Amino acid sequence: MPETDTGTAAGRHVVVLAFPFGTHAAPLFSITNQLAILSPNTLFSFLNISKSNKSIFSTNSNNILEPSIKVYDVWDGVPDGYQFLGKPQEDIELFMKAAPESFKKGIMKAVAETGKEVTCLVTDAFFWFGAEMAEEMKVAWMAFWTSSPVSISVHFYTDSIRETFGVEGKAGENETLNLIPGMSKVQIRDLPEGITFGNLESVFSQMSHKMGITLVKADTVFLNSFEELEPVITSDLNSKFNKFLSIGPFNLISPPKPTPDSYGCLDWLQKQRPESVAYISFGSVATPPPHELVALAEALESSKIHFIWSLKEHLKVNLPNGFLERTKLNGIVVAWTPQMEVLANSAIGVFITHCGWNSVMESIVGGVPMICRPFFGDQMLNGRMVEDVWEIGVKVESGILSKTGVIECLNKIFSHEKGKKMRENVKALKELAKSATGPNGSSFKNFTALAELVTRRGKFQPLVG
Ligand SMILES: O=c1ccn([C@@H]2O[C@H](COP(=O)(O)OP(=O)(O)O[C@H]3O[C@H](CO)[C@@H](O)[C@H](O)[C@H]3O)[C@@H](O)[C@H]2O)c(=O)[nH]1
Repeated sequence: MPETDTGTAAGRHVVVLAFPFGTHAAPLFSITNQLAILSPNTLFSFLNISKSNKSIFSTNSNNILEPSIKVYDVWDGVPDGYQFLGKPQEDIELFMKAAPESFKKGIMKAVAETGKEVTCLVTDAFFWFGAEMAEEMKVAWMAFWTSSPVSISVHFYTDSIRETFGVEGKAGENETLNLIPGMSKVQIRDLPEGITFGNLESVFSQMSHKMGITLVKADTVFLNSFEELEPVITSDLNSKFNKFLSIGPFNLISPPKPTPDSYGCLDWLQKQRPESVAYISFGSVATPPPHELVALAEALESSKIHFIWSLKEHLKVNLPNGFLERTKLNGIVVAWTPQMEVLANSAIGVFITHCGWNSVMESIVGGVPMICRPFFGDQMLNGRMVEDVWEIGVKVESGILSKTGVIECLNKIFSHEKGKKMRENVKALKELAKSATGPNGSSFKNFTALAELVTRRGKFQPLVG
């Protein structure tokens, strides 16, 4: 076994463990990259399953790999010859069962290959076992939460919520979570499934519950948000966790290289009027059922709004007959867009979204109001904040996409006084986000602190003016 050293600057070795599903691993990789840029004398090992690593580093991606980062593939937990039974979240369940052991093996390999003992452990917050691992290795545990402050707060308070409201429909679904600081507008119905309703034994429910209990042991919990967005929740979590650092919006704190625009979305947007186009995307996991795709298509066609729709190729068969041909002068339907650049383009007037956290942050950075159709997990919570707390968007009626419902929302955004107010509100948040990530802004300072905590070196330079 190669010799290892721990004390010297050159001996620093930060191990990063990624959760390979949804949009978790890619943002953690961007942060790792940014930390590596700031600390040239520290080695980073990024551990993730092969499939997710491949997608992060695909030829199409804009990810650059700093020379001080080594990427390792760990086992995905799927035994050889395993026949999938088609259970929901089966791949996640298999992965999580194997994760503590596969990551341990991965860490041993990284230590052996680099000759450097681990000096800090950074993990997706879902990995509650990070606390034990870090304790064994006698290093700090830094936990990265990929979603919003409101959702981590809900996981932190799960036991209190269950005690107060009971489980399985004991509380009315429109009762509000007054007991939690900053959540007076949040209702029971907005909670992710597996807290008071749904399958409390599911892999996600168990994982999130354990995480909520264990995160107090983390040296630092950090996330993609900025303090000014949710000051009450932030201040509450500051008092609960050892350190709670909002370091976002990521796309301002660590601006990525432009994503390849394979379908010419940005050129198309150049020809559109300011704030006139609807951008539609439901992220990387959620898929609206076929009848909702039809309803949305009918609403777009009938309202004559110009649009860019990010829709996976195999889902196009669900669109109404002749829709693509009839609307080709008004819109484009493409399999993938450079979303951050699209939302930052002045032609975009509204974002029809599932309220995944990255999308919400990118919409705020673009100063674009939202029409929300949340599906699962944190998305209802995020949608509630968008509509009722920040007042920068509107949820579709009854929570599903209907032709009249979407048209009504479009009218609200584009023609009503309320829509004008939402646009002003989101632009004000955009300015707050810019200040937070600018010199001496809260996120700027927090990222500097994170870089110092993880690597104990490096000065963070402002990236936005
Ligand atoms: O055509 C597209 C579509 C999406 N994106 C990007 O994909 C990401 C999507 O992320 P997000 O909005 O967070 O949605 P999901 O991929 O669905 O994210 C999962 O992970 C999030 C973070 O934990 C949760 O908030 C969501 O509920 C969960 O579904 C964003 O960065 C987008 O910019 C593109 O670049 N082009």
